Amino acid sequence: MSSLLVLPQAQFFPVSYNLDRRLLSKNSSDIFRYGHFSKSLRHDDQLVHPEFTPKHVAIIMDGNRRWAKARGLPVQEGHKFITPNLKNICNVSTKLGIQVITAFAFSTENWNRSKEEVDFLMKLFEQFFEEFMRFGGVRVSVIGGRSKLPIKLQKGIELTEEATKGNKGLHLTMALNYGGKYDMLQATKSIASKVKDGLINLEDINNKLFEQELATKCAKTPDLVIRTGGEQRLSNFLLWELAYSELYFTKTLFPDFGEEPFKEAILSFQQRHRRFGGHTY
Ligand SMILES: CC(C)=CCC/C(C)=C/CC/C(C)=C/COP(=O)(O)OP(=O)(O)O
Repeated sequence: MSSLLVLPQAQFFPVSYNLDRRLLSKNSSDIFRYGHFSKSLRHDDQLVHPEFTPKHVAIIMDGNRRWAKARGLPVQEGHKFITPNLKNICNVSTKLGIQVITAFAFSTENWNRSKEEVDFLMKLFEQFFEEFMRFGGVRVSVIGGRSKLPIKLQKGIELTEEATKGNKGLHLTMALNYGGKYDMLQATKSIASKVKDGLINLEDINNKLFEQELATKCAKTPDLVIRTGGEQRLSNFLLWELAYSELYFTKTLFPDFGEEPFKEAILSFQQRHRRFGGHTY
């Protein structure tokens, strides 16, 4: 029979702990293995359990075009939410104790969109980096092939990375002209070339060495990946890094993805049961 205990500090964490699943452990890895929180939680700041907040959240920002079309607006109007919404997400993330956000802004395949849309996006990204150069102690960096980006944007990225590199707050990584397949191919080529030059042996190749060659270096892999806009696919995002990430798909379109839907995603994460291929309860 399942027994439920409401902890005494219920005013802060009105969470039902299921004793059968041994949720009383204070060890977060135990919680990830054994349990989740009640679905009935409201998502006020203090009710998103800080101890079990994802450290790294990746976001596929999809649905801008549909948002604009539904309102009879040019598609560009939907894209304009990138700066305010990412600022908002950074602010909420900082409050919740999330340390890294990786946002998918432009894929290696997105060059296939119309020239008009691509040009607009590149200009928008320029403005984005100008704004984030001095925003809330956030450290900003970029992954992806930047040599194909307009020179002015490349400069803006460099300046922003330089200006924010000492920031100790949240780390925001923008994936721009990024593709998971491309990244794994370039890692493979780099390793093959080192073997050929006798710098490493075939036997030295392992997960750790491969990860060093990826754009992210896998310093912290995403605990949670969110895709807005209703599609349920990864579209070539962080293919290696997401191996054990929790996936969260929401129909909310990116322009509507504010604080509340973001916290819903965090709460969903807190109800997951992560096993990393280990035993089940
Ligand atoms: C927030 C903002 C201004 C972002 C820029 C607009 C943009 C290009 C968003 C796409 C983000 C992305 C790479 C989603 C993957 O879907 P996909 O559409 O590349 O792939 P799919 O065809 O599989 O859906």
